[in-house]
Amino acid sequence: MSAFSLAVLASGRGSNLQALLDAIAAGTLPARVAGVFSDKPACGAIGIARDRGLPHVALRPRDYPDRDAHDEALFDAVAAVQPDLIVCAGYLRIISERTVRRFESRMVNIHPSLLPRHPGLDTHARVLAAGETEHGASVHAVIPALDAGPVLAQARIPVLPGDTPEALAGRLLPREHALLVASVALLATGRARLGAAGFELDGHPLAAPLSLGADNQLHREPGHV
Ligand SMILES: Nc1nc2c(c(=O)[nH]1)N[C@@H](CN(C=O)c1ccc(C(=O)N[C@@H](CCC(=O)O)C(=O)O)cc1)CN2
Ligand SMILES: NCC(=O)N[C@@H]1O[C@H](COP(=O)([O-])[O-])[C@@H](O)[C@H]1O
Repeated sequence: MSAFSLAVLASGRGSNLQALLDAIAAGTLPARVAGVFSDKPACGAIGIARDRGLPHVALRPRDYPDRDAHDEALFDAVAAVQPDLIVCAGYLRIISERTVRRFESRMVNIHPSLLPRHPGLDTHARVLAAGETEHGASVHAVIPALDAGPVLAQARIPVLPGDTPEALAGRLLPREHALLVASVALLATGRARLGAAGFELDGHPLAAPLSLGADNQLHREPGHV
């Protein structure tokens, strides 16, 4: 049986992609990366794919008449690798409703905030501006509404006195990597499933997001069976 296949979408340096590749190489993630896709041909994630000999497609939005046309072209390339799961790992485009519906229940995103707080961009600065004492990351299902899909798992970090957005982002990133790997592993093994009603874990509806422990494993929140 072929390994659980991932299509990874990214717009940036690709450290989350690298974390997935490292976990696959270490044998802790039973999956394979079938392709890397981007809106930015020169981004780090495409460089990683090229250097690793992975299939990759990068299409610039400015080469298309509108968002739908760009989405359709890029996600036709995604569909061609027949992924079991699409992972948005720093993909900085809002995906059209038509495309989200095309891959219903097969697309997740890692977002640098404790959703539902702070959907969108610039989350680290927004957490500081709000005077919050806790920050984190969320792995959630992609639905047409931005960063509003059901959440599978979250990782939390404290906000420290004097934190800058850059310091906060730097402390959060390794926790994002562990969160993404553990979340994708649950989906790859079939322990977690995403359906129209949200996530199920071990055959039961997930009542609350799982929490990433210091052991880099995902745990149910206390009080939630
Ligand atoms: N329909 C959806 N598309 C995407 C989702 C989602 O939940 N539903 N998650 C995002 C990832 N994301 C935050 O995690 C995010 C990506 C992009 C933007 C955004 O405002 N993009 C702008 C362009 C910004 C830029 O180019 O710098 C845009 O598309 O106009 C916000 C949040 C992936 N897509
Ligand atoms: N709204 C989406 C968003 O901001 N995603 C964030 O982009 C970064 C990508 O880093 P990477 O390219 O090193 O994986 C990650 O921090 C991810 O949470």
